[in-house]
Amino acid sequence: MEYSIFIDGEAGTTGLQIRERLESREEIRLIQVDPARRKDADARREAFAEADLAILCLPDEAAREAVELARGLDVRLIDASTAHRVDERWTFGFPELAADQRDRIASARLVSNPGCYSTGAIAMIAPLIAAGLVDEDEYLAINAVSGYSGGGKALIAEYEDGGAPDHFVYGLNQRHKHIPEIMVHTGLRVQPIFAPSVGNFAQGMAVQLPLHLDEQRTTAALFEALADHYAGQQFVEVVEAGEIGARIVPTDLNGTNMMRISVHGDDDNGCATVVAVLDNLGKGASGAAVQNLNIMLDLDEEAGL
Ligand SMILES: NC(=O)C1=CN([C@@H]2O[C@H](COP(=O)(O)OP(=O)(O)OC[C@H]3O[C@@H](n4cnc5c(N)ncnc54)[C@H](OP(=O)(O)O)[C@@H]3O)[C@@H](O)[C@H]2O)C=CC1
Ligand SMILES: CC(=O)N[C@@H](CCC(=O)OP(=O)(O)O)C(=O)O
Repeated sequence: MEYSIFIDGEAGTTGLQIRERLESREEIRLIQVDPARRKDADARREAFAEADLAILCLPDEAAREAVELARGLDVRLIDASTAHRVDERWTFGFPELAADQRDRIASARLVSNPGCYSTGAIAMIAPLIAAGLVDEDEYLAINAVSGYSGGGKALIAEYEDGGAPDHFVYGLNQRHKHIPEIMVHTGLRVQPIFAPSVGNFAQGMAVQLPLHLDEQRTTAALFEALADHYAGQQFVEVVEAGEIGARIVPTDLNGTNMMRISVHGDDDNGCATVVAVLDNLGKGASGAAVQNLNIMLDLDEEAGL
């Protein structure tokens, strides 16, 4: 069986990396739109009509327009943008989130790919709430550093031109676009303080969740809850702090679809940090989209990853 796939926005950062992961696969035929017509509505609607599945790698507004173009056509969609991540008509494309999530993705017509920071944040917080170790009303903070490709072609150009700083902190108005999806898909009722930043490296990210400890919430209890939740998963691993050492390196998983979670801290002084490391363009975007495509088309989930 061969599937026809259209990547809308394939000239962009996320789209190019999806293309690289799909182009040599024999069960997949990529639909080509003349590059000169890649923003032309008629050309894109023709591509949607021809496709079994399309992946939207576009800014939010263009992703909403793409959904309109595909309306009434027999095509399944994966949206890599923020546009539909808290829309109940769309299935959240994080297969490891809950026991039934993979099955829900497999049968869905519309799948929204999680954001890169949110993949790390949700991956840590949701299982800890389910285990009763974090409360839905708890005041949390999430700190993160991303490679500059997270900002797409515009931020990549700033860094490649040599004018961008080695590190900057942003999102200080607490209105970052990933906050709603983090709250909806973890069940948090109090908005977490989110402190993202960008470093002078192209890809990779570390997302940190600092937590105070008590008699029930120990470093061992946090580790066990996360290790239990992700037991048997191919793309999320929970690793003992001792195996990682004193430094967490955001670029460690670049080029892979893996996410690594670890718990660090000291029970005696009551302070810990849970950390997730992933490639913002791997498990944080393009890798996750290919994983979702594999699940939706009932192909080997690891194919191309
Ligand atoms: N970069 C990342 O780490 C991640 C990105 N995402 C999301 O993926 C989506 C794409 O981001 P990213 O790849 O970084 O962005 P880029 O800016 O690198 O790429 C976006 C692409 O979309 C094209 N485009 C814009 N408007 C239209 C339109 N109307 N019709 C067709 N094509 C259009 C752009 O064209 P042109 O080449 O002319 O600019 C560009 O090629 C965004 O929603 C982003 O938030 C999600 C997770 C991680
Ligand atoms: C470094 C950087 O600018 N990152 C982007 C998020 C990247 C991303 O993944 O955005 P979506 O997943 O929501 O599309 C930002 O902070 O807006």
